[in-house]
Amino acid sequence: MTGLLIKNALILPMNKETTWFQGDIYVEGNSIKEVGKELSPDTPNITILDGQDTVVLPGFVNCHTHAAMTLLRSYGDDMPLMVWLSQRIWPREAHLTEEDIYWGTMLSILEMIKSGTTCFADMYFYMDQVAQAVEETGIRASLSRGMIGLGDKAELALRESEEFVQKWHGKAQGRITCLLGPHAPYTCPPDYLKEVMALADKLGVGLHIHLAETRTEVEDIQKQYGMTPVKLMDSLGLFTGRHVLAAHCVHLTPEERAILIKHQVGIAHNPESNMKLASGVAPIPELVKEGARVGLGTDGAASNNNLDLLEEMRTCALLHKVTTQDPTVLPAYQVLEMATRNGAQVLGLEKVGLIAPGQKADLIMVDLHKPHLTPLHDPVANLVYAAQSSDVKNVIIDGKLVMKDRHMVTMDEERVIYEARKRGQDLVTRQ
Ligand SMILES: CSC[C@H]1O[C@@H](n2cnc3c(O)ncnc32)[C@H](O)[C@@H]1O
Ligand SMILES: [Zn+2]
Repeated sequence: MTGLLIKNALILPMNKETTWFQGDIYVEGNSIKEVGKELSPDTPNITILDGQDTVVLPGFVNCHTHAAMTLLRSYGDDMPLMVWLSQRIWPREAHLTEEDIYWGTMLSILEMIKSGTTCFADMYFYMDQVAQAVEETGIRASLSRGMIGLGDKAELALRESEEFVQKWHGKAQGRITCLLGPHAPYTCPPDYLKEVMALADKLGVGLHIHLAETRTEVEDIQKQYGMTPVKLMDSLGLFTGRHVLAAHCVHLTPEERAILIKHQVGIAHNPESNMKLASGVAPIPELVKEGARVGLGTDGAASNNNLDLLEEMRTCALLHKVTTQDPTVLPAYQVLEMATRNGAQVLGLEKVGLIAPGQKADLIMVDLHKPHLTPLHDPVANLVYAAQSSDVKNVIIDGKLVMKDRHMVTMDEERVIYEARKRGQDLVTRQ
């Protein structure tokens, strides 16, 4: 059994009862074994990490992204969603190869680990390559093969999704979980969604879908089906009896919020993507107050344009304060909960997101010896409002040290940047 001991760090357990305290964390195998003061386990070959001048917290959970879209970063900007997708993104995605997906995902994992993310929810294509990247790098992920229910690839998407779930659900020592990924109400008609739901139930997995992202989506679905997207999904029974991860949920009525809350739908809030595509502002303060399950996501790097959850937390807190003109809305601790324990809950991961015995050891150590983090009146406020990704010093996922003193342990950083740069350049000129 491998052992890892973090000594004398500031610990942020995220468990509501405790704020923060100075102490030690002992990790055995892939789980946290003990949290306390002056721990001295007698495990041979123990790795000791000096926690002096660092804060340890659960790793960030990115609840919605399209990892390999890193290859299309800054390829289409300053447009609304449907123009961006149909004129810039989808034509390029048609040229993606398995190798592109592998290296684009490796690049995204590199960026995520370096900014403190230990788990992500992905919806994209060629998911075997995504799963391979997850397995090799040691990160945790909830993976969905994106399904478009229109056109001649709709049935293929169902078959490939089934094969993907059978092959990868619970693999990589349990770090990979799978969901089915019907893309959105405007690309997956009701009859197709019924097939997806039946398949999800047969496989015993949940769903990951884009929902109520733009005003255009709401108007189009209303015109086509006489109902809003949330009501349409509810009328199909999509939320009933299965785990659903719904990305965006920007345009919701109070009644629709109640539907999502009643069914414990996990909501992935993507403030930066919503701001950049000018999709709107999701009613997060209302949802949180009413008891919704809300986590944070970046969306893909082509609409954000990075995968940095520290930045996303700050944006989230500031956005909702300014739109409500109320600085008490979404205080720092609540936003940090969204990025950690609530994000894990949104993905259905019960043993992730807290620092407590029995929890998976997904931990990050943030260097506090920085001018912009000094003084330390409130570590949580410093993390949400002042920290930068380069302050993340060490990253532990499933008990393994994957980044030490900012050096990647499981990845060849230079090779990933080289391969991804080459493929990104090639992708945008392919005919
Ligand atoms: C079918 S795989 C996923 C699919 O989703 C596209 N996508 C990326 N960002 C968004 C977004 O904000 N809303 C809707 N769809 C999005 C991505 O390009 C893939 O085609
Ligand atoms: Zn998305």
